[in-house]
Amino acid sequence: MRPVIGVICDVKASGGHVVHGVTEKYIYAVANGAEALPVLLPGTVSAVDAAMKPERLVLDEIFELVDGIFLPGSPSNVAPHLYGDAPYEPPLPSDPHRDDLSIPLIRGAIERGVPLFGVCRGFQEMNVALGGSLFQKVYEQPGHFDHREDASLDIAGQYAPVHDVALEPGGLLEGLAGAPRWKVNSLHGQGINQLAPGLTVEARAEDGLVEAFRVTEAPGFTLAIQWHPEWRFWDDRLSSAVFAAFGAAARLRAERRGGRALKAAQ
Ligand SMILES: N[C@@H](CCC(=O)NCCCC(=O)O)C(=O)O
Repeated sequence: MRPVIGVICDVKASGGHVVHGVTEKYIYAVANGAEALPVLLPGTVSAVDAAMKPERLVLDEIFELVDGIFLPGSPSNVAPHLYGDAPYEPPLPSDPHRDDLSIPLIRGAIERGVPLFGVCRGFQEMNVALGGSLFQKVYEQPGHFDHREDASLDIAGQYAPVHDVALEPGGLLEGLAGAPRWKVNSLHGQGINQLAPGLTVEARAEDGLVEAFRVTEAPGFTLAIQWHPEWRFWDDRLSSAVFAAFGAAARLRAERRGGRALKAAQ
């Protein structure tokens, strides 16, 4: 039986309503790359109707249900006040209702030894949740490249590999890749400024920007990647290996706690 992986939703306004959703490529990679059952986790329910009271999922209930947590990428940014920075004027795109759940969810997963995997925004929110900070505009930082996609290209062009990362010797990614370098795609305006305490760098871009890390003392799989391994993961050996390793960690947790929580509840 497949392990259950919770996938955190973006919270967006659409046509006068509020929508909690995840881009399909992430759901597909969890289902087929990690071979898990994806379960979408809504962010905080906002008061779109004055009669509704804000409501957030309860962490203990989530961790009874899931064997792993996946944090997908998103065009939105982690709120700067969460790492002690002031917002830009006009403000950059944000998603406070996702932040409301993702930050405690990340800390809760690590405390409980639940496998955790973050991509792009998920990578950035893991660093912030653990006490690190972000550059709000990497492309304005002296000495750094512009890591944003070329918006004039079609989607396949935007997600094509564009730069190398150096994989840390002895790290998880170097072991999975069986190589010291890998060519990756790049679609982010923000990036790590201060790396949070307790994280070990797994990969760096040629300008020195941290592109992947793991939580050093975490008992299980706890990885974050700035690029997009979910994009056509089956075409890339390292992307396939990363999702397979995440799924294997979630499966191990499911076995250790006696099978799928959904089945036990029947
Ligand atoms: N807003 C942040 C996060 C970048 C990110 O997650 N991009 C993904 C966009 C669409 C997707 O493929 O899901 C930044 O710009 O740094």
